[in-house]
Amino acid sequence: MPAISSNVPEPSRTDPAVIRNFCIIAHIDHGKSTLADRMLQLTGVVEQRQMRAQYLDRMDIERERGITIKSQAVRMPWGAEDGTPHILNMIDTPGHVDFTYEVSRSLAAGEGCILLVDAAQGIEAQTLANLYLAMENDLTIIPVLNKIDLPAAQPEKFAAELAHLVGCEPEEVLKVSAKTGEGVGELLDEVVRRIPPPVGVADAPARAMIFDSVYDAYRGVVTYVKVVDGHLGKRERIQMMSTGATHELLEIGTNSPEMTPSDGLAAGEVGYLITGVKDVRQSKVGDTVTQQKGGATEALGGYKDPKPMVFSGLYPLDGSDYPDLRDALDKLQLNDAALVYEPETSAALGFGFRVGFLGLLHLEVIRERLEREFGLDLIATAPNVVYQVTMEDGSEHTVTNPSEYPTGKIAEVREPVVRATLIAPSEFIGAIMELCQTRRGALQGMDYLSEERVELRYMLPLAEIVFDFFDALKSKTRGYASLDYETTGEQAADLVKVDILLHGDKVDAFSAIVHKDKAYAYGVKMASKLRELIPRQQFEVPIQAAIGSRVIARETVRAIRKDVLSKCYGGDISRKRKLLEKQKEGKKRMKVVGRVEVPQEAFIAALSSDSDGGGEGKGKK
Ligand SMILES: Nc1nc2c(ncn2[C@@H]2O[C@H](COP(=O)(O)OP(=O)(O)OP(=O)(O)O)[C@@H](O)[C@H]2O)c(=O)[nH]1
Repeated sequence: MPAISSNVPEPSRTDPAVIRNFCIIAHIDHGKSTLADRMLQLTGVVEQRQMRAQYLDRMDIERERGITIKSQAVRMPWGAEDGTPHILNMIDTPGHVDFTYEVSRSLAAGEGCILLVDAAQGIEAQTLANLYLAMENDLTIIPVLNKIDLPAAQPEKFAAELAHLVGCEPEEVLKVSAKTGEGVGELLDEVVRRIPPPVGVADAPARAMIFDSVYDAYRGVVTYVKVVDGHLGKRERIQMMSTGATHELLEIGTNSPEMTPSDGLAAGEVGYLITGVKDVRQSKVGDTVTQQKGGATEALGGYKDPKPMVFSGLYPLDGSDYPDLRDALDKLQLNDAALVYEPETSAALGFGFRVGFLGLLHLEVIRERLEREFGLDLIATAPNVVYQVTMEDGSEHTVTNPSEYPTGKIAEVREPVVRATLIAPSEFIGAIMELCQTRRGALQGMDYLSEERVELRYMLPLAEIVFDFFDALKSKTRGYASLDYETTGEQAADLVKVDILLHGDKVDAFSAIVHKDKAYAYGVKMASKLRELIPRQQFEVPIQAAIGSRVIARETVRAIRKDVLSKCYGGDISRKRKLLEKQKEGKKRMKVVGRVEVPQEAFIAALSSDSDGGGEGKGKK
């Protein structure tokens, strides 16, 4: 039985040899928050009576106060079996597939990780992808099965699966119940035993890696760092190495679990910094912090600027909400360095913004926050990826909006590709392969995790995932498959731009860049959809889909003469006036494309129904 840790005094001068930095990799609902709570309780950081469910995950308070006060790293004292006081730093990883880079930085802040898997479910694709990231970072991995108290738990079966993945013996897989606390003390002992202490040069110029930065309405940006070399002290002037910007350290300290200011952080330690900056883009994840005077000359490796991969046009349903939408985006950007946007106008949808996201889930989260927290009603255009176009004259174009696709002689178009990991029961292999095939996927490898579960690895164009991929995967595998992906680069592809024309005028919101083989299907589908949605006009309206000047599909809305007064024979002038007023009202909501009047609802319906709208990120597991 481990020593009762709350009685263990913390060492006064932190010797890196007693520090253990780790994070927990787990799939949603596998019990990460519950385990973290149990650890806080067991190490005495949170007293039993203060203990409230899910201390780390304080979303309620966040919501109430409208600020983010998540603990990205918590320091816990732990007396190992021999009684030596140790310091355990538990680092939170964002559980969000689009933030692979952020995950990789929080992993890089530690020397080890706990791979936590539900003993009744087994490992999921997202966890597997993060496990690979941990392996790439050379972390020590402690495989742990949780929820062994559940009657449905199959610890033996899944221990074999985890052992196979991690490359250890099934007996080395720990078994815990975060709920009852069984095995959690032993797990902390194993953290001390198996995970190596941090190595750094104590007397070198300071180098600290930023693994998270969070905006707090009261305190400005709180930056979480791991000090790799040297020492950062209170009131010191620091420098961000990627930009050269300097700031004064207003406060430095650790979380246990509340923010606790200290005199400084030494090599191996994990904690937070406050400099008073108001925007997370001034404190970038992956950047290296050093002293302004006599600081380090070489940054720690691995810094990357966040790069938006998926773009979508966001428009307020009610045009007068445009300033509110701009304010809301400004606010969200304070806490989200990856969010980019610029104003855009569309003939069909009015004034809005073209917004860049890290991926589909990021898009989904932002859209939901805009609607829920800021009360905005939005219409989003179909998400598209970023294309690189090389013209025959050698000029290069980056296309984030299909309606800005260059005209002229194109030599090559390149699109982003992702490395996707799928896990499913083996009976669905055929269905998954078929789906990936139709999405231009290339199989990279396949492994049996156990007799009945298989992992498939595919290279897929990102553009093929941003449409209804998740939904298709779920329905083909009855919800059993899980998926994760990371972008890996780009490839040349046979892509064309399809325009939709109403009475000869392009409707910008419907232009799409699609693979040549799918252009015809897209054109036919959009044209027939619009034919149903567009009301008859006083003249015939052709709806065409075209690649350049070549029409590939055509539908027609037949003409009528809409006479609202036709029913009003007799001389009731007031009734006539009423009808004419009503017709005028209706016209206000009409958008005019060339000569054609289209109700805005028709555009919205065409954009958001079935597979052409956003929202495919939902249900991703
Ligand atoms: N029976 C049992 N249930 C558990 C155990 N650990 C967690 N749970 C339950 O599993 C559910 C998910 O646990 P969380 O700790 O919220 O899981 P999480 O991975 O943090 O989930 P997110 O916060 O959504 O990412 C909760 O209902 C917990 O009460 C366990 O050891 N045994």
